Amino acid sequence: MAENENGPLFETRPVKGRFVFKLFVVSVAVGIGFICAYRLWFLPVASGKLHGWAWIGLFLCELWFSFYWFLTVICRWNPVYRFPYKNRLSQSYEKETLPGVDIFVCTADPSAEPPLMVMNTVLSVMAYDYPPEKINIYLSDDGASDFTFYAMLEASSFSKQWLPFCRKLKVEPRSPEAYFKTAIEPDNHDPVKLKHWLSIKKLYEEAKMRIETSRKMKKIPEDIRKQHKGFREWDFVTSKNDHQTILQILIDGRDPNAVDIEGNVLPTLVYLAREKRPQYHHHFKAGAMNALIRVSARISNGPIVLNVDCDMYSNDSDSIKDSLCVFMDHENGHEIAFVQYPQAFHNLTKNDLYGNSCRVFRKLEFPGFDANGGPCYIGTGCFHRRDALCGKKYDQTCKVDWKRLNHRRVEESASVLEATCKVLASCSFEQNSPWGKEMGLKYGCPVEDIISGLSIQCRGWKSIFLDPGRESFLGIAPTTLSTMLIQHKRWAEGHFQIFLSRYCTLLYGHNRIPLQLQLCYCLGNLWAANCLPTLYYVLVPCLCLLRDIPLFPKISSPWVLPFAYVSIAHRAYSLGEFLWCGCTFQAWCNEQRMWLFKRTTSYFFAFFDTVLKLLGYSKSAFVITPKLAMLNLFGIFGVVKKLASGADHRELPDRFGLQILLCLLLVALNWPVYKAMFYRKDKGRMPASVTYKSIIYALLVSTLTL
Ligand SMILES: O=c1ccn([C@@H]2O[C@H](COP(=O)(O)OP(=O)(O)O[C@H]3O[C@H](CO)[C@@H](O)[C@H](O)[C@H]3O)[C@@H](O)[C@H]2O)c(=O)[nH]1
Ligand SMILES: [Mn+2]
Repeated sequence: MAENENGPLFETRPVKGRFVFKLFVVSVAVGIGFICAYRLWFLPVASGKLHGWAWIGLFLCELWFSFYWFLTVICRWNPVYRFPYKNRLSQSYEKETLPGVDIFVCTADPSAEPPLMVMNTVLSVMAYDYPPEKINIYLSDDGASDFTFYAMLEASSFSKQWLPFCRKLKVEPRSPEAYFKTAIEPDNHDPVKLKHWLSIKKLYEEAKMRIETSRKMKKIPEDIRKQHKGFREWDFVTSKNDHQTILQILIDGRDPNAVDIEGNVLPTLVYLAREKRPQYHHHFKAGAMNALIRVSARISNGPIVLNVDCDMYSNDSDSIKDSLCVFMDHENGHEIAFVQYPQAFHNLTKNDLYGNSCRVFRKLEFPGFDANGGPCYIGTGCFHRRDALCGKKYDQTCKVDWKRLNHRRVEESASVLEATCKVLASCSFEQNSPWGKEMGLKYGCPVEDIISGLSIQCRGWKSIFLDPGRESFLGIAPTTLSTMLIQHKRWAEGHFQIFLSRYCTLLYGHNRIPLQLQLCYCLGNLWAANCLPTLYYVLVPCLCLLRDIPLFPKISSPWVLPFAYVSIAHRAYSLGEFLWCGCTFQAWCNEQRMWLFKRTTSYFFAFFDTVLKLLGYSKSAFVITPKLAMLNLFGIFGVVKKLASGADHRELPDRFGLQILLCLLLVALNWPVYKAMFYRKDKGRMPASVTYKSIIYALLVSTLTL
């Protein structure tokens, strides 16, 4: 088949209903204008210093919120969705021209990331609907665990059955665990099929059993250790932070004997635990990725690189083809450095208690980034062009001849490759080299993905966000409040660090990426900075309520209207957006609560840790306590007390209406916290010591201000 020019390989369509959105934006902007006018006009110059300062502080917060809201508007202005056409890909390119794809899976800790889960992720990416001789999988094991190595060995033998099974039955998803959890047995009209199905299921269960028992016994049985020479490497491993490079090619796709039960070629599978020594910094995931980039370049050198976290299995066997539609598009493909898929999770509770679903990111913010110049790289579910990842600048010569790219063939045997590649993953290899700076992923930032993606874009490349209906990758979201808050602390800290560094998008991105994209990046980079105005808004109006200082217009004054309109419209819009993205009302309420928790804890600690580090002080500890929640409750008690004492009965609700409402709202948001403190008896109960401490703290603050 000759190259056929029947249209682009992917299409771009704007999100509908943007006119209404723009109208809404204008109305809120007018409301904000009125609020500013009120703040300036009624500045309480005569009624005491404290009142004046509280007022100015509140005004500054409102200015900040308006600016941040403006950023969210920029991000939502013109979102676009992309639609790849897989069938046109096969019409435009012969099978031989399709590029090789190197798939990097990262794991770091066999107890937090069980080997069985890693095996499932690896099997799901081995089973992509793509010529298997063009797929190469590299597992990076920063935990240097022989259990993980053993799980890879099981994966390599089970794949011989699993891949033909997936092809024949068009299995979806292709992670065996996820598939067998939900799949229904085929009915017995077709006994051959049923028998096949049951036998595969049994094989999987057996492999799972072996892996799990070896974990339980904390030892890999001797007869299994004899099966592969690779296990002998662990004789030299002292700890996960002090060992030589372990590199084992478990399946060599070029080997004529490496075939599945139907005689088809198998994808190459490589296990790598890069060298670790206490005297060298290993740079976490970025270090692992850079070692993988170098090793894979020697072994298979696929022009396309897919990166997934080990907890994120492929849920759609067509993703490689979908993303190639972007890279190989005749018009625009050559300028695309990476194709990012959304993060989605398979372990969310119905109403998403901890606000992890990321659906608004997925449906609006990423498409908004995309329209403004390209999504950021979020570390998983991302297809890269190898050259761009390695530091190449974009220019017109980047138009590749895919046919020529596939010409190169490695001649050395697997054992020679194993021996010669080890040095590429050694600690000293990167010394005095551009790796971690101009080449590969950048070091030194807790969100290595964001900063690396940004610098790729600043080298002139574009990126694309793909979300073709079905979730392409499914991972595991944090399952407790504290892990969620800690994860967000790390993210907020990394982002804020970028903002305060020379990579601040507004400076570094200037003249390199569009202004809208710089502002989109600020949305995340300034997460941490939100904590101060939020804390102020949560605390000061409640405290002022206890001290009889009014900070908002009277309920009977017309000035209350802009305040009411902006706050109600803003929240109503957020609810509408949430429902439009397919979430429930309850999930929105949970998200609001998490939003407050994140801003007053994770972002707060992230903010101070970043600033302290910048000033050269060491780390502070991360503690989360529900003190603030108590303060809001006290504010309300104060009001009730005043009402009860009967002094200025009628005037109080009018003068302090908005402040009381704000406090009530915060109390409502914090409801589950009070429940955990005073009411719950199960294991979700707050420890008594925490409860007492926060009561004392809140009492102290409120009496000090009285
Ligand atoms: O020394 C390390 C530490 C971590 N990892 C791997 O990195 C991935 C992400 O780590 P995790 O602890 O799960 O962090 P998350 O906060 O869940 O990760 C999100 O945020 C990270 C930082 O932005 C991104 O790198 C991830 O892709 C993204 O899923 C996992 O596969 C780990 O196995 C390593 O390979 N080596
Ligand atoms: Mn993770």
